[in-house]
Amino acid sequence: MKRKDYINWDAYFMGIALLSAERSKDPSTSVGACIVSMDNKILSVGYNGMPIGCSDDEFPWNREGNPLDTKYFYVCHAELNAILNYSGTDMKGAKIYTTLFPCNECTKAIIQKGIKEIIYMSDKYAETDSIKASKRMLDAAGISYRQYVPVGKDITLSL
Ligand SMILES: O=c1ccn([C@H]2C[C@H](O)[C@@H](COP(=O)(O)O)O2)c(=O)[nH]1
Ligand SMILES: [Zn+2]
Repeated sequence: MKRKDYINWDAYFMGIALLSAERSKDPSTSVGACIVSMDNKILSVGYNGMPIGCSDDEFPWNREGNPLDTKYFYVCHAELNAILNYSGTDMKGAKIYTTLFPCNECTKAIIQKGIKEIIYMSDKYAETDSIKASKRMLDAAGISYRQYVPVGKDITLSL
């Protein structure tokens, strides 16, 4: 008889997004994303990090101060990295699992690539203009978004 406590697709892909976030060097918000085809095949993953050639030991991780000395001008967002990491040609109709609701810039890229559904975990910046703009664009473009519903299963990885 088959195992009964296997995880569902949402838990599987959000789990991969969460594991990807563990690669992030951001000390305050690590983000992971996983892009999945219509038939539940993983197309790409990403996390927030400095662009290639921009050392994450040398570029700043600060949130405040002179804007040029904060991370915001430099860090490449998880969702954008997942899109850029994809080596295939077509992600039309795909879903993206992300640990943080995508900002307006990631949302533009998500829309332009033909992704049709966003499954997010945290929406901690819901009150910001960036996220309000994201939702406005997503609603206009007919892209659905829903918050991930935890299945209540703790998985410990001994790595
Ligand atoms: O769509 C998004 C929005 C943000 N991020 C990343 C960018 C930063 O590294 C953090 C946010 O840092 P805070 O200290 O919470 O402002 O999240 C992302 O990957 N995707
Ligand atoms: Zn973003």
